Amino acid sequence: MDRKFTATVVRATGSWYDVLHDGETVRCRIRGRLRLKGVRSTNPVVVGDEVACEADEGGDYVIADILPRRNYVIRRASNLSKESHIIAANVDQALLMASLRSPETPTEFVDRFLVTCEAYKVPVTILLSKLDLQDAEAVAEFRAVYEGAGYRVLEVSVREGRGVEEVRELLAGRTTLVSGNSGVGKSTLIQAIDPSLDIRTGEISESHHKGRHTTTFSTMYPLAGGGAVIDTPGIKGFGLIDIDEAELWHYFPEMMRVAPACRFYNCTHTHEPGCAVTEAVKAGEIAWPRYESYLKIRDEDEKYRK
Ligand SMILES: Nc1nc2c(ncn2[C@@H]2O[C@H](COP(=O)(O)OP(=O)(O)OP(=O)(O)O)[C@@H](O)[C@H]2O)c(=O)[nH]1
Ligand SMILES: [Zn+2]
Repeated sequence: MDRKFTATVVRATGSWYDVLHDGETVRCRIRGRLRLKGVRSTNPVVVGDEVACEADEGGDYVIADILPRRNYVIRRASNLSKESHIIAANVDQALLMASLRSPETPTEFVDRFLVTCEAYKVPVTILLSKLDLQDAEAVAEFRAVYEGAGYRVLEVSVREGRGVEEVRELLAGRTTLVSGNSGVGKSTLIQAIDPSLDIRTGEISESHHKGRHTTTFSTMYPLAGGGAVIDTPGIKGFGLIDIDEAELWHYFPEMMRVAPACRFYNCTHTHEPGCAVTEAVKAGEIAWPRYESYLKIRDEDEKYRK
């Protein structure tokens, strides 16, 4: 390994980082001053980052600098925090995994994630997981809401081998962030996409009786067919950050489509006369659960603003 090289961060734990350079993985720490760069972020270096590394006097590798990010996906570190947590950087697309039950993904989680992808211009596909456990009517309803908004919705059951090939095609040759709440089946799906990977999933290990494994660090896995996936730990909430209240509706594509017809240019789409958005909701052209999410996010996030 050279003394200085650039590499891609493939695993980030906060205290050490694995970076990939020329097919070789090197464990690094980060140079202290880099922490200051991301003042408002709990994690200065994230999976997907392109970094400049060098060997220090002792022969250990350190990340000395982060190259400019093409994009990133970010959330509020915790509910009342002003700090942010960057989930991944330099991604081509996101795959939002959601399950209608076992476990249920809250609608608000889905909508907050979608808003973030819109705001940071990351193309996103929704993937309904564990189809073998779902109620067909609930699935149809979900599809109607999100396809109506303009999103692509895939259905997958790894247990039954349904939909896996479609996801494999979607991921080929691209860097994809896979996100979703804990237990929706992220690790299981990635393992099914590329069986040559060694990802530990939530199956209880019979021989070791160690209990359920949960993903604790974000990790990027290069795929055999080209491209890479970033498996992230399941997250409970998805707080928005750096999104202005007045701009929130820009990130609901179905609201963006009708809002030019609102009477007032600064319409908030809540109470104004001549609001094309509320009209579309009444007419059933915008799904009520999506509009409800808009109102809820507006209300809740107001509390957290400076
Ligand atoms: N019935 C059913 N179970 C599934 C399916 N996919 C995954 N599971 C199970 O769901 C549980 C959780 O799967 P994981 O892949 O660990 O979920 P995860 O989203 O990576 O979870 P975290 O690491 O906690 O974020 C495991 O017991 C899997 O076997 C599926 O298609 N059908
Ligand atoms: Zn309006």
